[in-house]
Amino acid sequence: MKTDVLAELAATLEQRKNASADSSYVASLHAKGLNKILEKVGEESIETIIAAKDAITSGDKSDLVYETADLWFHTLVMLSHLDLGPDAILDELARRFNLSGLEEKASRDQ
Ligand SMILES: N=c1c2ncn([C@@H]3O[C@H](COP(=O)(O)OP(=O)(O)OP(=O)(O)O)[C@@H](O)[C@H]3O)c2ncn1[C@@H]1O[C@H](COP(=O)(O)O)[C@@H](O)[C@H]1O
Repeated sequence: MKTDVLAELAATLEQRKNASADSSYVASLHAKGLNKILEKVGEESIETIIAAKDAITSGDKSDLVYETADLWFHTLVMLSHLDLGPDAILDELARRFNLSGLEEKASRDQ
């Protein structure tokens, strides 16, 4: 699992909070504010849904990968704008996974 990419991208996104909006797409999103970032998350969500449906009919999943990357990227910008990073989400997923792991173990042990 390439979580180091997430960590490095998150570090770059933090740096962009103080960058010039003229030279950085991420800085330009921060400058436009949370509503613009949420608008992008919404747009990318819809594009991801369309790509998933198209993947079924065409059998080609490349657009789905591309649009999901756009969606993940914009959610990372949203989290960064609110002073959160991917670790918060990974910790929550790990917590849920560990909980379900414990439940599975308990049902096996019964
Ligand atoms: N991973 C990404 C990334 N994914 C998508 N995008 C941008 O997200 C935008 C999404 O596509 P759209 O067609 O919706 O965007 P648009 O028409 O330019 O935007 P709007 O005017 O509609 O808001 C494109 O401009 C993409 O270039 C990204 N821009 C930056 N990154 C990463 O963020 C880092 C910092 O980027 P900068 O802030 O540009 O230096 C880079 O090093 C990259 O690693």
